[in-house]
Amino acid sequence: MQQTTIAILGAGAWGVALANLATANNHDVRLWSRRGSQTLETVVKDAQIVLSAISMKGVSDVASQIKSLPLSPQTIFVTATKGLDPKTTCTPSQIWQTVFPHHAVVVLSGPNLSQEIQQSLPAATVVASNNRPGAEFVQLVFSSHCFRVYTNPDPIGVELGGTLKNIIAIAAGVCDGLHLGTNAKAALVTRGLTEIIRIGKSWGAKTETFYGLSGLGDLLATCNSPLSRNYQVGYQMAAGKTLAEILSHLPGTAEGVNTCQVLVQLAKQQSIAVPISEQVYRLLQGEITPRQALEELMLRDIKAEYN
Ligand SMILES: NC(=O)C1=CN([C@@H]2O[C@H](COP(=O)(O)OP(=O)(O)OC[C@H]3O[C@@H](n4cnc5c(N)ncnc54)[C@H](O)[C@@H]3O)[C@@H](O)[C@H]2O)C=CC1
Ligand SMILES: O=C(CO)COP(=O)(O)O
Repeated sequence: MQQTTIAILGAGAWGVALANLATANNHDVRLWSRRGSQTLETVVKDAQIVLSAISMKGVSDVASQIKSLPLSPQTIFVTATKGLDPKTTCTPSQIWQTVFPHHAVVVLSGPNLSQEIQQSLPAATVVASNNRPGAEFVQLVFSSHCFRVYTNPDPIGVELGGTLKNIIAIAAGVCDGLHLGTNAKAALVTRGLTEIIRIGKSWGAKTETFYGLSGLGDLLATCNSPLSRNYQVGYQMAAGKTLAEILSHLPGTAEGVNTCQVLVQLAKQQSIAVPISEQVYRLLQGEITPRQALEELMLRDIKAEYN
């Protein structure tokens, strides 16, 4: 394909890994970081793709800064952030689409631990959009012999799969940290998927999306890898460390911590049952110990597997 000009916003672990993938495909890549020397204006000027790999806490602010800059109407926005905005409870793609209603917005999400991608190990991801040509263009830009990109027409499902699994990854870290065994882990991750689907369906996502790369796939990756920062949060809490201690040494962002707060509040307002997320929330708040969280989950009323 022809060389594409891509502005990548956020020079953290994921932004750099995505920039390297695009550079390896011979695209013209400009990386922006809030601490870098280049202005946002210079970086997004004439960009065909603006890809955001900024932590959730910075998305809204950076999107509004770009709003006042000159952009081609054809510019495609790609969001690779996995989180929920604490102020508005919106997903990153909802923020980008609200600020840029006439542009294509594509969600990029999948089982993509950045350290493995940096080593050129094989991986697959999903690009999802209501704008099919936009998603297909992004698919071409990033596909390579080590990065297989699938399209999907359910952006909210793909985005929620990547976002909500971070909460389950914290729980999985606790499970491994407490040495609860393989049966417990399988039960936790499977019931975690049921919880994600329950929320996703009620927020307009398709069930089948969560059985794909951005739901089950990302659960398998992050619930089983010490490379996952969210998993590390849970694992280290099980070892008795406080959340503050863990976060002060964590390399990069564990979005599940903020996502869990936003989700539990929303689920309460909307009467959606989120038993695992609720225990993760109480644990992160310091209200209960990892063992108490486990007991709460095991002692819930017995019920049918599916309602
Ligand atoms: N690292 C990974 O393996 C993957 C990460 N993600 C997601 O990508 C996002 C970024 O993750 P990482 O790169 O790992 O985190 P990171 O902590 O390494 O980097 C975060 C980036 O966001 C920027 N940022 C933070 N607050 C900002 C603000 N207020 N204004 C402007 N920029 C701000 C930081 O300067 C940094 O460049 C997260 O939502 C994460 O869930 C998704 C897939 C894989
Ligand atoms: O989303 C990820 C892999 O798909 C990265 O997981 P962590 O943010 O937990 O490191």
